[in-house]
Amino acid sequence: MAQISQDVGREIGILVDRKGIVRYVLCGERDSILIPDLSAQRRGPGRLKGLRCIHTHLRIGKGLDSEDLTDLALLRLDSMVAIDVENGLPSKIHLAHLLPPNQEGKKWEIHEFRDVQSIKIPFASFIKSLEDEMQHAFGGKILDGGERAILVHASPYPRNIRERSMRELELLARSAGVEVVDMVHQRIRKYHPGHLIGLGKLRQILIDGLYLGATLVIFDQNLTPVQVNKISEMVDLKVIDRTQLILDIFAKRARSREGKIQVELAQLKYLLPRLVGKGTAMSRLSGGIGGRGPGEKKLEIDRRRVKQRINSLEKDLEKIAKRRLERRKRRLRSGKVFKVSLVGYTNAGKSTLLNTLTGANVLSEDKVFATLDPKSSRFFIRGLGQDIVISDTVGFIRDMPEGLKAAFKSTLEELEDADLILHVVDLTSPDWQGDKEAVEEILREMAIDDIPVLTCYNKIDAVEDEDIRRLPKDAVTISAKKGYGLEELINRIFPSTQN
Ligand SMILES: Nc1nc2c(ncn2[C@@H]2O[C@H](COP(=O)(O)OP(=O)(O)OP(=O)(O)O)[C@@H](O)[C@H]2O)c(=O)[nH]1
Ligand SMILES: [Mg+2]
Repeated sequence: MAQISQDVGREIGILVDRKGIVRYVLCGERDSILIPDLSAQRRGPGRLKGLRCIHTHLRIGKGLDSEDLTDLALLRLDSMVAIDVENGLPSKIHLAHLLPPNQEGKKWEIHEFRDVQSIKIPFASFIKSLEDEMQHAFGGKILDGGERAILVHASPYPRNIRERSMRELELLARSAGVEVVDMVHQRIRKYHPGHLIGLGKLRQILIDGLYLGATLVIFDQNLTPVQVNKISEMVDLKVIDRTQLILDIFAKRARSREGKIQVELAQLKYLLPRLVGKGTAMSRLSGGIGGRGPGEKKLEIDRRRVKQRINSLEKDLEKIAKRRLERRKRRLRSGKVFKVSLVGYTNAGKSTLLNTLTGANVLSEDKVFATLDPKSSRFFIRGLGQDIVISDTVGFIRDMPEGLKAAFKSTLEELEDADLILHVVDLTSPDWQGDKEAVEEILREMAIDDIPVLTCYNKIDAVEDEDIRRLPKDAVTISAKKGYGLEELINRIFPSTQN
């Protein structure tokens, strides 16, 4: 390699697997070398790539440069080795490998050797024990197969807005069953067309995340197909954006046939513009977290087949919509259990309210709440001679991407059967009016305006009295957590059952 390098005046490199087989041969420039896209071979947290990069340096004395070390860390290579070339012969050797998490926060270790003969590392067993240590450091978290994510927000907005958005993304991530290992928000003036934020900063964020055992990076900003591809090539992490995360949550929650179709439709539409180029790009894009997307196998289909599938799903939806309309027309409300559906912005306290209400103690004896089916969050209220079923729903969020709205609404299909919609507003949210409007907007779009809505203002235990006084006089104010105002709430629900 030293000889060839000298002859062609370029850096030459090889990627070698653990069996010692050369998997790639690379030819670089005079002063740099480019590692090909290895994103198809991802090996998970605590695991290294199974490939070491050995390459020549014509400009000697520089040792391993920052590009070399960045590649080592971002691609999780087994090691990065540079051979100084002097007069066509190998001289000094530099070897770097990653480190398991440690107290000093040191990410890699560099060794130098006088010549090839003095390298005495039994490589296979060395890498094996390094990997074992890394897996041990992340404990059982790795073995349970869960995803660990770094969240990244980059925008020109002021700090408070960035932080709010970040918190919302964190809630979304948790709701998708993802553990958040790091969150970074960055103020930028302009979005970079290739990788959203500056390369230096991005690399730093990703290296830090990998060090913490991340398996996934989630961007709060929606990425273009180009950005997803570029960033995926750069780092040994799954790369997804906010839209994909939301799609994932919907995929998990959709129960009805319509809901499932809507979600698949939204996923395919999201995917279509991203199905360009080589095969590896497709598997990389395979619907988000933990394979709840359209699935690896289906992704091997081409654009034409995706379009066909979209068409057929859309036809199915039309049929379902027609049938549902008829069903609703025929629906008889009398004699049935009175149904209340909780809606509200995400984190408003819907589930807490449900739990508190079923805690029985808050109400007098004749209004006992009993769990009907805890799995589906349905509860049963016996009181005033009337049975009530209350159900929880998926939280609303702002800036719902257009393509997702239909999917989102279909996860709320049970609202259509509700006799009363109970809208929970979180008064501690910095922009609760905005949250409230976002929810009302979606409700309007759902064309269920014949169902009465009762709004209740939650978390009064955590806001100033002044804020409460500013609400309309007849507003229902509660604290789902402390149990304040629930009697009044129930009284306001019950009159609507007396018809
Ligand atoms: N201080 C205070 N906190 C509350 C109250 N009600 C709920 N919370 C808190 O608000 C957070 C969100 O509550 P959840 O009940 O999970 O909210 P949710 O509307 O079901 O949220 P999603 O299901 O994510 O849409 C939790 O940390 C609750 O403890 C309240 O009355 N007062
Ligand atoms: Mg909830």
